[in-house]
Amino acid sequence: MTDTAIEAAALGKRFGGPSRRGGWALRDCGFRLPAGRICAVVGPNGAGKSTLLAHAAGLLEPTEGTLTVLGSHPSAARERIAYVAQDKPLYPQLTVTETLRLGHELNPGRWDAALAERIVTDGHLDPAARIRDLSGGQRTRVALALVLGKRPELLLLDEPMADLDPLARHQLMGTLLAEAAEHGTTVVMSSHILGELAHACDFLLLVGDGRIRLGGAIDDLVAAHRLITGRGPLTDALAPHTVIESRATGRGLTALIRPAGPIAPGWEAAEPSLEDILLAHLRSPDAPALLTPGATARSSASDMSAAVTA
Ligand SMILES: Nc1ncnc2c1ncn2[C@@H]1O[C@H](COP(=O)(O)OP(=O)(O)OP(=O)(O)O)[C@@H](O)[C@H]1O
Repeated sequence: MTDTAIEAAALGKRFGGPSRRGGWALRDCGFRLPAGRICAVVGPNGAGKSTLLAHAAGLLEPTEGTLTVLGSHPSAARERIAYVAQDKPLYPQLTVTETLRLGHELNPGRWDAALAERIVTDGHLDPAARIRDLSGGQRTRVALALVLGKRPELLLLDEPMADLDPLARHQLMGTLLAEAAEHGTTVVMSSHILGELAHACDFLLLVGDGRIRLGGAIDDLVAAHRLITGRGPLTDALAPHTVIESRATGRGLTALIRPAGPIAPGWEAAEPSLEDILLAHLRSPDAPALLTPGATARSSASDMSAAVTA
């Protein structure tokens, strides 16, 4: 069993057709996601989050570089991976019961029928209802029942909670996290709901313009930043540090920095929240990337392609 859920080296994906990045949806992405983490994939619209998840699910092949999942090429790990795409494709003509039966048939030996049925029952879904007659949020519940019932080692969820009402979101997130904790499942979920991620996730990948801008355990990323506030001369306060964003506020100036030495006297330094860090990076797309040592790929693209083809 590998201690790495996903590892990418120099990963690039180019789609045909005109685009603002010369057709590159992802470019030069390198990172490592340790197994057992709950990882948030965050970034602006069009950043490359879905493309990254689809590579991990084995649905897209890289144009350059490599990506391994649970130590193998994603296609070799398919039985151990479950993936819910953003549009949550299901068979519209099947009923809820028939959909779960299909899940059972497709996953012999690992299907957790009790769990899948509980997720559907908790949403008060009529087992005889056809998928096409369900609401978007109800379909999401069935899709989550299917992937959790599979008991995957790696669960890839592309904006899983977007169309759920707040109560359903809270309840399903609770079920998801409890199952992941019990079975050591690695979960990767993209989301735009920053507040939700801070509670649920312990690892972060921030994708921007097709590149990994931040990667690491959330505790390590928080520890690498400081929110400083003060009124003194700007140059003294900010000089040695990497400044992600600085803004004038009622109290003088507030800046999110990556400290490179002591903070200047007279300036207050506080621990930023995950939301502070994400918003500052989203507002400052040119800030330098940061990958913590735990999130740095251990292998080069050539090592990984040799391992995958061996
Ligand atoms: N099948 C495709 N063919 C052509 N271009 C694509 C395709 N899929 C994605 N792209 C392009 O790749 C880039 C990244 O798209 P992707 O869907 O991965 O972004 P995202 O971060 O998931 O966005 P969102 O938050 O809006 O879901 C975009 O510029 C998009 O237009």
